[in-house]
Amino acid sequence: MALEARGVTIRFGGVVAVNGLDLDVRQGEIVALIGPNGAGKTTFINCVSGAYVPQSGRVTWKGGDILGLTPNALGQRGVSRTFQNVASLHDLTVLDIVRLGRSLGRGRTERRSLGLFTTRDPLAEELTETLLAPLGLADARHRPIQMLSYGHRKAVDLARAIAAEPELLLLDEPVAGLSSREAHELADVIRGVRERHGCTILMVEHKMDVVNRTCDRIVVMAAGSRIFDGSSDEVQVDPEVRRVYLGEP
Ligand SMILES: Nc1ncnc2c1ncn2[C@@H]1O[C@H](COP(=O)(O)OP(=O)(O)OP(=O)(O)O)[C@@H](O)[C@H]1O
Repeated sequence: MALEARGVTIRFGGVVAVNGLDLDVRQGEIVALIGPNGAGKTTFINCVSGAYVPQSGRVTWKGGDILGLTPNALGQRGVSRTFQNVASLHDLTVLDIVRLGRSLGRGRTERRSLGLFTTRDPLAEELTETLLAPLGLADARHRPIQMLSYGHRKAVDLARAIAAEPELLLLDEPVAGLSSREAHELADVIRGVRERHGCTILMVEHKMDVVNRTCDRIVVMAAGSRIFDGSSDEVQVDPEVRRVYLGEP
């Protein structure tokens, strides 16, 4: 198993945000993590990406423990993430942000020796193009990020994460704030990233049409625990999922 979480538990005071969660993602798979608000999805992503250290449990990536690693150390292991709420990062431009992502990636030493941070970086420019062109932002590369809408800032955040050339990509609501058409475009971009770079992807997302379009498998969380693990066809008829989502008895 590429990503393996076992018994992950994290509490905030009296709230058990994640409760003994087991979750596996195979190499090259795209898995959606869905569930009602407050289910613990973002908290789990925060554990995998080092922002939180759970009270108990274990998370391994390709057999190595990754809990509590810094973003830098995770970047060196090929792990990259996006955020639910993206900061405006002052007056940095779109291309600056994508380059920032490159600077955390695995090939950074080699690129630094080529002087690619200070001058042209063809991959950063190509990514800006391939990710942002479908959203009508092809000409936005020199625009300050704070001038973009929330949804478009999230697309730039995705470009930043992909620019690190990750092997494991953790996405937290990547299409929130985008129109339906843009969300579908971005879903196709995410699948394209897997096809081109062979990444493994774990994605928190609420929009089921995007989940169905993008993901190979769905894991459902409720109240910190996993209540379902299976295909998009199965999830729609699962009684426990229907009870949690639709309030069915
Ligand atoms: N830093 C924190 N301090 C205190 N409580 C927290 C913290 N982070 C998360 N929680 C609590 O943990 C629980 C799970 O929150 P989390 O954000 O992980 O849910 P979620 O499934 O991602 O929800 P959403 O879909 O709304 O983003 C919630 O009760 C939340 O209030």
